[in-house]
Amino acid sequence: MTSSVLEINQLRFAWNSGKAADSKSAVNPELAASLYLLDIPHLSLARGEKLFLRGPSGSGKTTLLSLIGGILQGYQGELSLFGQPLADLSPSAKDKFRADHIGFVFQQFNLMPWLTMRDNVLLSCQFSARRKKAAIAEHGSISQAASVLLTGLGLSENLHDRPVQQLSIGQQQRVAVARALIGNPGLLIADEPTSALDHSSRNAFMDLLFEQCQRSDCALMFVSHDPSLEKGFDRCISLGDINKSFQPQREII
Ligand SMILES: Nc1ncnc2c1ncn2[C@@H]1O[C@H](COP(=O)(O)OP(=O)(O)OP(=O)(O)O)[C@@H](O)[C@H]1O
Repeated sequence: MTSSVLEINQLRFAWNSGKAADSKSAVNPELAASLYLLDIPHLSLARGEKLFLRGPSGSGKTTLLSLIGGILQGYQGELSLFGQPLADLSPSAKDKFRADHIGFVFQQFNLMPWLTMRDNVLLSCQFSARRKKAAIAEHGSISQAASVLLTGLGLSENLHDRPVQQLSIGQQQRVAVARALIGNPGLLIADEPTSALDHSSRNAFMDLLFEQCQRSDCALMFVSHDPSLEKGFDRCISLGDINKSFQPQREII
């Protein structure tokens, strides 16, 4: 199996004007470049690597993560995960591939408020037989795998069967990480996951995130505005360094 988690080559994406950008590129390559939100000659991520990606608001960080996650279509160029070109997968195969290989932690966590901590974590195993199998192989049962992760993230056993709507923001954040990591997905994508935390909770959260990724040899693609979080990453890059269409003050494309 390839040791590369992510391979991007000559990736181009425009939200509304992809066709306009294409037609103008033949006539005026510079104008075309300004119409694309993303024009990335190359980006890769190795197995277990921790990458910090920063960039100003509106520069396209979330768009890039959505492309990598196979949530957005309509790009040009090569985008492969674990050696698999995403363009070769049907929509349903892409959904399965995403559930099997990628864990997401979003700004708003996207937890099911009425479900317990444990049941939120187990959702990942409902969507992926591969991750369910991996969790059982490692811990004997998916419930035990969820308990081990939640406890490892500092959430004591007596909380595991409590609905997440009764939890603090910091506790919910850790549930989101456990849900993303159960069954060893290989890539964790985190989009501004610390935005709701205070300074000391943020540091503790980052330590736990690194520890959990290391334990499961999971690559981490972490997006944030906040350069104070860069410590501990293997590589820190700005979207402006890799995106030829980067415009710091970009508004609507
Ligand atoms: N669904 C959409 N349709 C059209 N344009 C969009 C859509 N989503 C985002 N955009 C535009 O794409 C650009 C980049 O947005 P994106 O959310 O990727 O930036 P970001 O760097 O993640 O910003 P932030 O740090 O504020 O979350 C913005 O100009 C935004 O208006």
